[in-house]
Amino acid sequence: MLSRIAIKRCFSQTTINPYKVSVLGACGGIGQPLSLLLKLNPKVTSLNLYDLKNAKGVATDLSHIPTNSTVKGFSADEADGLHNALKDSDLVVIPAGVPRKPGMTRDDLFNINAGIVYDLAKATAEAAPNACVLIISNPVNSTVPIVAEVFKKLGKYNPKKLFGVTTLDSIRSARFLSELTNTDPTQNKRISIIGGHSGVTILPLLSQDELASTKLSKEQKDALIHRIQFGGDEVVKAKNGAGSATLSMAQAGSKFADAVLKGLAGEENVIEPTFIDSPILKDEGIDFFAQLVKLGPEGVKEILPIGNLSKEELELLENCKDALKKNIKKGTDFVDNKHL
Ligand SMILES: NC(=O)C1=CN([C@@H]2O[C@H](COP(=O)(O)OP(=O)(O)OC[C@H]3O[C@@H](n4cnc5c(N)ncnc54)[C@H](O)[C@@H]3O)[C@@H](O)[C@H]2O)C=CC1
Ligand SMILES: O=C([O-])CC(=O)C(=O)O
Repeated sequence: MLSRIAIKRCFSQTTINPYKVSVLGACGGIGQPLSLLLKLNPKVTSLNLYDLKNAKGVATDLSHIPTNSTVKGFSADEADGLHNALKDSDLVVIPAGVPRKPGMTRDDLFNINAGIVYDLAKATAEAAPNACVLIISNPVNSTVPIVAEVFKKLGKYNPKKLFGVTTLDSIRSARFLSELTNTDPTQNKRISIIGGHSGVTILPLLSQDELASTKLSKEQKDALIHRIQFGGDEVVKAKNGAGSATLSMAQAGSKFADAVLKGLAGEENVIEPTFIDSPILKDEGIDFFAQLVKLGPEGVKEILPIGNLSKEELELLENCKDALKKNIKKGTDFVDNKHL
């Protein structure tokens, strides 16, 4: 006969962990497919969708999918909609904001998206201060510092629980490398990418990848680095005014959210790249940096070393520092100039 405790232990090992996830900006190009993928994730048992409008419609649609989660929609026009969406969330994903059009840089989105992210960060710090917060809205190099500053001002900042989502750069690297080497993209390791999430601040470390470093010519390596750095522009150009990456981003966001939930659930060796509060270049005034982290029950469990860089990669790192520093400062200054 099994004791009650043994039965409970067996039960909890075989069942899913109940996590409550909120998506802010859930009805947009990224928000909808991302919410679909989260609805399919067995770790998510409660899914709250928030947007300026139409969140109830999208939520009702998703709620008919027979997976083990309830879906609720909350809109800006209902009293306390945002706070009710966020309340008690374990994980908050933020893809709210405008996307690029051809000819724009991510930094050109700052004027609109900074204010959107600021408001959502304030509400998150108030209603879900212990949640892991995943920032997708661009420019990530500035929006993550905005969220950090808001949380700091409200006395709720936990650097282990704030993540800029840079997963799309790393999934692109696996796909682009497979095209060059005629290999299976599902089997390739993703290339380690450090720095930030725009143009030259995206720094793929090809020298650390066996396939890339041994099979590619110098020209191919340079072309691959450029393609990873400007992969977003490829999509913006092809969509020709109708936005930027949404479906690949939804897959990337879902993958990263799943990794964070795995970490919260105590799974071992969950490693992903992300833009986080990192000590690595703090003495040079760069408070946030993208690199691999190990995820755990408290969010970031360990920030992993970036490893050895080739001479060319060290030069690229030098070149990206200025832009990264400016992007980060722009975000922190934005909040410093506001009265919370
Ligand atoms: N981190 C990354 O790798 C990537 C980031 N992005 C960024 O993600 C953001 C969203 O892109 P899309 O989904 O294509 O844009 P979209 O315009 O299709 O959707 C944005 C959604 O945000 C909502 N929204 C705007 N203000 C809001 C507020 N105050 N509260 C709640 N919701 C609000 C809109 O109503 C809309 O439904 C953009 O800033 C884009 O640059 C896009 C691709 C990759
Ligand atoms: O390029 C953009 O504006 C959207 C983005 O961040 C990406 O696709 O990497």
